Amino acid sequence: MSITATVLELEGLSCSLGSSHDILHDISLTIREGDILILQGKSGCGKTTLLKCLAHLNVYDGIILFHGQTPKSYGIPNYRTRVFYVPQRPSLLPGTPRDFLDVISKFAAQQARRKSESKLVELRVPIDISEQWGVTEDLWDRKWAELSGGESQRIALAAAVGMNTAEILLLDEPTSALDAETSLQVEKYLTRQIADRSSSMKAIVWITHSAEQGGRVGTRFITVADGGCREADGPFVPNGH
Ligand SMILES: Nc1ncnc2c1ncn2[C@@H]1O[C@H](COP(=O)(O)OP(=O)(O)OP(=O)(O)O)[C@@H](O)[C@H]1O
Repeated sequence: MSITATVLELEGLSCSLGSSHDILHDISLTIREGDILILQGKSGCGKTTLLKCLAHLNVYDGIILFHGQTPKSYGIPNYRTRVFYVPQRPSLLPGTPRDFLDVISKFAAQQARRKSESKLVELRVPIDISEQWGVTEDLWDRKWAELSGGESQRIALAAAVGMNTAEILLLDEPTSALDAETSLQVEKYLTRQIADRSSSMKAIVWITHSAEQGGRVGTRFITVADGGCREADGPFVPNGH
C-alpha cells in the first residue's frame, strides 16, 4: 500500500473574524497529495473563511503546517504563491491581470533561485491557458473591475495554474460565473493537473454549491456546519435529491 504525502495540516484551527463567537471552531484536517477536497455547506457557514485561513489571509488560532512548517517560515508572499487562493470575485483585485502576473512571476523567480533551478518563469503560459478557455490576450491589460465575472474568473485561474508555482489551489466557487461548457473544460484541466506528476500542483480545496460538480471532480467531501468540518463519502446533496 502506498503512503500518500501530507501537504497541508490544520490542527485546532479556530477563526472569529473579530466577532464574539468563533465562525470556525477547532478544525483539524489533513490534505494529502492527489486530494481534490470539496468544501460544501450552507451559505454563510464559513467555507470562504476557512479557505482564507488556509491562505493566511485571515487571522486564526491553531496551527497550519505546509510540508510540516508554518506559513511564516516560508515568508507569507512566498507561501501564498504555493498555497494559492483564487477569490470568488477577482474583479475586486487592484490593477490589471498582467500586473497580477508580474507580481506572481517575481515570487516564482525568487522561488526558483532559492531552489537553484534555472527555470525561466514563462509569462506566456497563463495567457495561452486562458486563450484555451476563450479569453483573448487583450483582456489581460484591462482593469480587473472592467472584466466580466466569468472573464476575471478564467484569468485568475489561468494565472494560478499557469505559473506552475501553486502546490495547493484554494478555489472559491471557481466556475460560478462560467457557462456549462467552459466549466467542464476548466474542471478537466484542473483534474488533469492533479493527476500529472510533473505539475507542481498536488492538491485542490474547491468550494462548490453544485453537488454534480463536486461528484465530477472531488476525491474527498467535507461539509462545513456549526463551525466544524465533517467528512462524507460523497457530495452533499441538499434535501437528499
Ligand atoms: N470580514 C468579516 N467580518 C466579520 N464577519 C464576517 C466577515 N466575513 C465573513 N463574515 C461572516 O462569517 C460567516 C462565514 O462567512 P463565509 O464567507 O466564510 O461563508 P461561506 O460559507 O463562504 O458563504 P457563501 O456560500 O455564501 O459564499 C458569515 O456569517 C459572514 O457574515
